[in-house]
Amino acid sequence: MASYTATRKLYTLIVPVDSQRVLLGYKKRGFGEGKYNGFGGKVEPGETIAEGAIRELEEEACIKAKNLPYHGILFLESTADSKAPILEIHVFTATEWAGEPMETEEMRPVWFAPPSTTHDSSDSPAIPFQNMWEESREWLPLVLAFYFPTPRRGKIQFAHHVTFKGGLNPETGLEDIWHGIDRKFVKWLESGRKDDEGFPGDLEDWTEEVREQWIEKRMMAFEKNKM
Ligand SMILES: CNc1ncnc2c1ncn2[C@@H]1O[C@H](COP(=O)(O)OP(=O)(O)OP(=O)(O)O)[C@@H](O)[C@H]1O
Repeated sequence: MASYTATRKLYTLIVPVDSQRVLLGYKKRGFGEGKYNGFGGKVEPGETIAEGAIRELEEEACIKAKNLPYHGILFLESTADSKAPILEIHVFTATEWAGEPMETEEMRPVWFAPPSTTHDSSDSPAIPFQNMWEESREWLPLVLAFYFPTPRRGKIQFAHHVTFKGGLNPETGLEDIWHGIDRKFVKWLESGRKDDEGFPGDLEDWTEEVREQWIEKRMMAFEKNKM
């Protein structure tokens, strides 16, 4: 079996929520500068994905997550640059933490009203999807629908495999390889149980081996579609 050799970057992303609001960060520098997003970054050698997620949230927003519901994976490719890495981003929410969100050198935390809120019933502004990564429009509302208007039991998880062809970045007016959705595969699981395509419902089931196999399967599915 051909194995997929492009560089892969392992990232985390946490979206903190309280009973009425969603915390996003305005990225002040580096990758994604000028956009709102959850908090996260690269997983460092020697740490687990969950450890990386907690560390990045603390570094970027000064809060320490006390829980970390797992929601799944964003698996992002861009055909606009053959040398672009593949982004493997593991997504969490947090509903409990220690400390108060504070601005850091990298991020400015801002509270937003979830999409289900009517304008008049919230003091917070609506989530600025136009200033976020393009594919956030797809997965973030569905994750938030699990909490708002009323929290549901159980788990909601997804696998989201998107290929970008490059497109105009609305913040800069320049071409960006991570814009312009070309193809997408979206899978939702409400139970958090492993499914027949091998998508594991829980973070601890994403062993190195399972990740390799699942990703290889995804890559092959997209390759097949091309023909
Ligand atoms: C293309 N579509 C995307 N959609 C949603 N989220 C995206 C994303 N692309 C990157 N992300 C997130 O953006 C952060 C980058 O983090 P980034 O600052 O580069 O990492 P880290 O803090 O380790 O970097 P340095 O240490 O400064 O190199 C990290 O949370 C990662 O999950």
